[in-house]
Parts: sequence; structure tokens; C-alpha cells
Amino acid sequence: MADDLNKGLEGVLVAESALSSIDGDAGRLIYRGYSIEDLAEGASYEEVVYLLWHGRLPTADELEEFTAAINEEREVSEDVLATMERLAAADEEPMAALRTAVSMFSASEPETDADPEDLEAALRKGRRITAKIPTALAAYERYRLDEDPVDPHPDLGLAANFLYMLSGEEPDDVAAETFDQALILHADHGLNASTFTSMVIGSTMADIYGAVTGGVAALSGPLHGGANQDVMEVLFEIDESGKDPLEWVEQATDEGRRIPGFGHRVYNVKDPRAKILQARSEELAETGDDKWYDITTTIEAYLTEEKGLVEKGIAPNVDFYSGSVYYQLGIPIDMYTPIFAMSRVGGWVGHVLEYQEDNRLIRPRARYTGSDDEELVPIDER
Ligand SMILES: CC(=O)SCCNC(=O)CCNC(=O)[C@H](O)C(C)(C)COP(=O)(O)OP(=O)(O)OC[C@H]1O[C@@H](n2cnc3c(N)ncnc32)[C@H](O)[C@@H]1OP(=O)(O)O
Ligand SMILES: O=C([O-])CC(=O)C(=O)O
Repeated sequence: MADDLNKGLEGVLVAESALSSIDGDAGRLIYRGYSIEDLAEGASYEEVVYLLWHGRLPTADELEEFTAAINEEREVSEDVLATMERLAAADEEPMAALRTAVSMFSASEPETDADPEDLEAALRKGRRITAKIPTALAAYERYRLDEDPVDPHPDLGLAANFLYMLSGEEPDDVAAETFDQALILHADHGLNASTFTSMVIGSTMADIYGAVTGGVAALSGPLHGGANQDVMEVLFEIDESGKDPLEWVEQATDEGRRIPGFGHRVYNVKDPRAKILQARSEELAETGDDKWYDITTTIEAYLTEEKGLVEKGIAPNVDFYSGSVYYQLGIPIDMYTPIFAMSRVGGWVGHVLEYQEDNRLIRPRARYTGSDDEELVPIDER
């Protein structure tokens, strides 16, 4: 590879950002100066989104106003509901259903005529998308179960309300707090692939609906957000194989299989979000089924201690423990990546608007490797 070609843009700086910062060697993540541990412990998802978008934590009044605005915008149109019903009946993947829903939200956007450079209007649009994603996703899940969608609960925050709309029952405090924490942990992460995708779209001054739709598409892949579902599928595979998890993972790595939920472009050590999710998974396992937590820790111990992956900078990432947490909360496994999107919309909107404040079209180049003097042969002579 020539020196001037950087496949995968590893380490390339393309923008300045004050939203989040990752120290990949120390395993530290901060959102606007606040450690992820402190935010997970002491803030709500709505507070974190406010922080990402407005640059500071809200006061109690500001948070109340912000939360009320989100709550008022939760409803989705009849068209979106009908589409979710059709896609559920057609067994469409939930991430594809979500991608379609986000794209459709713009049809009921009240500020469609807003100037693309009106960043305040774009922020309000971002807030509407954030409010509607849980409703569309929960409706999709209800239709899949042949049940009617559940209307949003006026007194519940975004995390608890999603769990409520999924099952029709108010979650207990442990479930609501654990899920809220998971949303906080997924809200932003520098210029990851889906955020960068949103920024590329936003850099053309296209509408924020398009930028978020692109973000959902990029997140769905197994090398990115899709890995959380893959981790749970691996845990099922191990369980169904009847093998000892240690034996299974030994064989899988000997066959050269990549274990989902391991490895990261930026972290060379264990992802700090994985540590927090691991603790949540362990707590839930104490009062529920400890099988999944036990399998994950066995895999981690083998890969890091026996296989020495950690010395190569390959350690658990955020997706490794989120699966067993969501499973213990009773969430269907193909909802795990859509849940990631439900949270990451905070980061996508924040980064797009931050970039657009001092916008420059993102337009890299490829080194041409094709031929350069082909002669056009008429079609009937080819
Ligand atoms: C929210 C997120 O997006 S977090 C990431 C979620 N994705 C996953 O968990 C999927 C599994 N992980 C991976 O595929 C990778 O680690 C990625 C895509 C996340 C990062 O990839 P990159 O930075 O491009 O690293 P790359 O794919 O070049 O791998 C570097 C080396 O680590 C190895 N490696 C990377 N991930 C793993 C893994 N999960 N298991 C085993 N080996 C791995 C590769 O085989 C490669 O080894 P080599 O140099 O001997 O060939
Ligand atoms: O930063 C990345 O490349 C992937 C990741 O962990 C995230 O998006 O949360």
C-alpha cells in the first residue's frame, strides 16, 4: 500500500469535535469532558443527549422542558404504523424496518421548508427523530407478535417508555435503570463508521433525516453495531452445541473464526463501556439466569489470558456484554442493534450539526487503478 493511501481511514483526522473523546490505550471515554462512568451512574439518557447537543448539562428546568418536548413528539404517523405492520408481516429485518421508518418520519415533519443552514431547526428535527424511533420500533415488534402497538406512556422517560411499549407493562426500576444506562453508554463514540456516514451526508447540507437514515444503515453491519446481536447468537450456538464453552471457543479460534464483540479500531484495551455492561450483566445474572453471563466471562478469560489477544490489542468492545444484558431484560435479540440506533441518534445528530456549523463538503479520493485508454466498441460489435 502506498504511503499516501490509508485504507479504512485509520487514525486520519477529518474534523474537530467537542462531543466525545476516546483514549484507546487507557480505555477511557468522555462525553464533553464527563467520564462515561459518571454519566452512566448519575445522568439519564435525555440529560446526556442534551449535553451532547447543547454542550453542557441541563438545569432541572431545562431537562424538564427538553423531556416534555421529546414526549410530545413520540407519536408516529398512521403511515409509519401501517408500514411497520407490513414490514413485520413480511419478516423484514428490524434494522431495515427502522431505516425505512426514519426515512418516512420526514413526511410528517412540520418544518420541511426550514433553510438547510438553520441549525436550530435541524436540531428540532433531530429531537423529533429521537422521540419517534422508540415508538416505531416498539410498534414493529408488537405487530410481529400480532398485538396492537402500545401508546407511549406520558410519565415515563425514553428508556422506560420503550420497554413499556414493547411489552405493555411498566418495567421495574432495575430494568428501567439498566436500560437507560445502556442507552447512555451507546449515545456517542467519536467518528465511528455510522457517525461518519451521517456526517458525510450532512456535509452536503442534505436534510438531517437523510443523515440519520444513513447512520442506521451503516450501524447495521456486523463489523459495527450488528455485532451485539451476533454475540448473543454465538452464546446460543455454544449453548445448543452442548459443548463446554471453553472447548467451543478453543475450536472456534483454532478454525480462525472472529469472535464478535472483540476487537476495536480505537481501543487497544477493554472498552470502558463493556466493563459497565459486564457489571450490569453480572447483577442481572444474580437474580436471573446466570448461564449467559458465565459463557461470556469464560470466552473473555480464554481469549485474553490463554489466547493472549489482549496483548495484540483485541479485547471486549461495547457489544460483548450488551447482548446478555438485553437478553436478561427480555428484549428480542434482533432488537439489539435497533436499540443501539435508538441511542446513537444522539451522537449522529450532534456530530452532523457540529460539523455543519463550519461545514466543508467531505470528499476524499481513490487512487485509480483501472486502464486509461479504452476504445468504445459499438454495442452490436462487442
Ligand atoms: C460498536 C462497534 O462498532 S464495536 C465493534 C463491533 N464489531 C465486532 O465486534 C466484530 C468483530 N471485530 C472486528 O471485526 C474488528 O475487531 C473490527 C472491525 C471491530 C475492527 O477492525 P480493524 O481495526 O479494521 O482491525 P482488523 O480487522 O484489521 O484486525 C486486526 C487484527 O486483529 C484481529 N482481530 C480483530 N478482531 C478480532 C476478533 N473479534 N477476533 C479475533 N481476531 C480479531 C484480526 O484478525 C487482525 O489480525 P491479523 O493482523 O493477525 O490479521
Ligand atoms: O467507535 C467505533 O468504531 C465503534 C464503536 O465502538 C461505537 O460506535 O460505539
